[in-house]
Amino acid sequence: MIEAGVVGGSGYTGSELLRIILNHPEFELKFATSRSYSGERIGDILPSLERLTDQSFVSPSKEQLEGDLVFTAVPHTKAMEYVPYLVENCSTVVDLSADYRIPTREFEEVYGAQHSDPGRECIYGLTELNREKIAVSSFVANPGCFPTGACLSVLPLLEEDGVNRILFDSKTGISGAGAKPTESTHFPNVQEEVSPYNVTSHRHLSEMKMVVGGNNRDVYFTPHIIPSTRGILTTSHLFDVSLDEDEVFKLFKDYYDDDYFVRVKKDVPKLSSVRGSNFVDIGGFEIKEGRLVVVSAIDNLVKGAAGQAIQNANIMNNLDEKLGLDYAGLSP
Ligand SMILES: NC(=O)C1=CN([C@@H]2O[C@H](COP(=O)(O)OP(=O)(O)OC[C@H]3O[C@@H](n4cnc5c(N)ncnc54)[C@H](OP(=O)(O)O)[C@@H]3O)[C@@H](O)[C@H]2O)C=CC1
Ligand SMILES: CC(=O)N[C@@H](CCC(=O)OP(=O)(O)O)C(=O)O
Repeated sequence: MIEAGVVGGSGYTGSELLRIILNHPEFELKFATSRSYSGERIGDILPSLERLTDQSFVSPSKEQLEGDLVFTAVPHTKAMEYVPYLVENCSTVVDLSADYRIPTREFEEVYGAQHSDPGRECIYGLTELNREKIAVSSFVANPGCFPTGACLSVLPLLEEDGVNRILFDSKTGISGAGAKPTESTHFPNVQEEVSPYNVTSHRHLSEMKMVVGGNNRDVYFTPHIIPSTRGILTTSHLFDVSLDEDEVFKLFKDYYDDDYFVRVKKDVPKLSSVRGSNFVDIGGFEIKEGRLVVVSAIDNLVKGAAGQAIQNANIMNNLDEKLGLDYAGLSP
């Protein structure tokens, strides 16, 4: 068995990691940290995990951080406090924060913070894009939730003529904001609303540009919060596309032929089909007057975070990438 630890185990992505690890046939939970709940039983703090483990949260002090495989699921700018030690002392590390996803200088600009571990070598963990590199890496930076759904909805098109402008319009559930409530996630402020935010300058835009913005392609992104707990639905608009709808559909089918977790269908995807699962559903594929519309749906906490992190960890450990993840979403 591979001993797996989670730094930041009491948060939304951390508890999702625990849910998956505790059902994983090859991983065994070694530790989960929480500063607030150190010493308290995991099942008391996260009642959904009662019976699955008798372990308690530990503090994130170095002597506790032992394991073959460690996930960091702490806020951005905090993972860099743990990663150098973990990479030195554990065989494989997957960071769910933004700290290592984009080049250091860009990170400092976008996140407005100085990086204490600049230039560390790592692989960007968009599994379907970088599977071979992930397989030989010991440190992976798991992608952001929005970039995961958005980039997967256009990857097959990047070599095609005319794909010079891409607009991602995303609707996200509130768990994307983490477990701590804020003014913008307070129930009366989100219920029966659709609220755009950071409409031209969300920090995930730089990550999207890094993945799909080659060849001076223009990339635009506007996120909206919707009154839903999980899920991100992204409507991607591509302009000046010269293919027809059947050609686009075939391109996607062929591109993702070997990618178990990507389901390509002509229907427009639904959040309820992916909720709680590691699948990304991609569909739509309508073209009018040169504008192609592709829609993707993911669960932000699974394919957008913990699920993809486990998928990457499986690959890094030479395991079938489906292990611990091969189940349907909670539909309806
Ligand atoms: N929510 C989402 O949909 C997604 C989130 N992410 C990223 O994953 C990371 C975690 O997000 P999320 O789970 O939503 O966040 P939460 O706020 O829900 O959880 C944060 C966790 O980190 C711990 N923590 C906070 N500060 C520190 C610190 N300085 N040192 C050690 N532990 C700390 C918290 O516990 P305690 O304070 O008790 O120690 C808690 O367990 C973030 O970087 C986020 O950007 C990525 C993709 C999607
Ligand atoms: C609803 C909400 O607030 N969503 C978050 C999602 C980002 C996130 O989780 O951050 P990383 O994926 O970069 O770690 C946001 O827009 O900032």
